[in-house]
Amino acid sequence: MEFTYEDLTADEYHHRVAVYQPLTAALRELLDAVIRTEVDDATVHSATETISEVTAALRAQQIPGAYGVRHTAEGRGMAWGNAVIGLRNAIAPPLTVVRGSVTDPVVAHADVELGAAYEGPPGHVHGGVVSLLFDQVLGEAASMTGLPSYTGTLTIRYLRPTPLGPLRIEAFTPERDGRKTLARAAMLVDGAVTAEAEGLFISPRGMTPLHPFAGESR
Ligand SMILES: CCCCCCCC/C=C\CCCCCCCC(=O)SCCNC(=O)CCNC(=O)[C@H](O)C(C)(C)COP(=O)(O)OP(=O)(O)OC[C@H]1O[C@@H](n2cnc3c(N)ncnc32)[C@H](O)[C@@H]1OP(=O)(O)O
Repeated sequence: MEFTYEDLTADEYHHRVAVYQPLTAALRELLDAVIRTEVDDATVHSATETISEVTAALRAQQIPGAYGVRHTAEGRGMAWGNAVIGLRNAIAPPLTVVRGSVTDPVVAHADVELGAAYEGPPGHVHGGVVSLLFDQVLGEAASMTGLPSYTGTLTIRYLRPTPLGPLRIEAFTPERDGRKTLARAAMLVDGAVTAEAEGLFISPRGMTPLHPFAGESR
């Protein structure tokens, strides 16, 4: 599992953000519109054709596989295909994880608004999506020292259904022991906890430390 170095100037990085962020935002709108539309069949057929044309245009030049986890010389993370935070991934809500310091009581948090695309129980967030969001925030909190850490175990306690709409995740790292970090998190809606998570995150043997994380993920 190798990270990819992208030789980009800050200007080139910002240019790419400016190009791709609106594309992904437009696709997220499309996902929501497809779920909620009530237009007639002819309009749906015509939309299907238009979407196929757009897909063909974008496929004219493609990389062979997944995007990878890239970073620039300045230490900017470009996990743009990531399922939770990916700037170029419309499946990602996207979540922006705000990282503080490893000594803060809440080491990382994220505010996000989940719409119709994340539904499980009627009007509520899918349990797998709850787990997905926790996995990312806990993983980033555990990796904040600069040593990337991956999920060894993850336990979720679903206390009550989480309604679709705005929610917050707060993560803590109560114990660090060499390559192992115990991480905990809470999901909050209007200040009330709907789910709790605990996981052991492990940095694989021989992993090279990256630039210590601070600020926001992307
Ligand atoms: C310059 C800036 C650049 C920025 C670029 C961006 C970088 C972003 C980087 C970072 C962000 C991170 C974002 C997180 C993403 C979300 C999280 C995920 O989705 S992660 C995917 C799902 N998880 C996996 O796929 C793991 C698969 N498993 C493995 O790879 C290995 O099993 C691994 C690493 C977990 C352990 O492998 P070993 O070979 O290191 O393990 P051994 O040396 O045998 O054990 C070490 C200690 O850990 C315990 N251990 C091992 N596996 C365990 C497990 N599964 N559960 C509990 N304990 C375990 C062992 O008992 C041992 O403990 P004792 O030292 O004896 O006390």
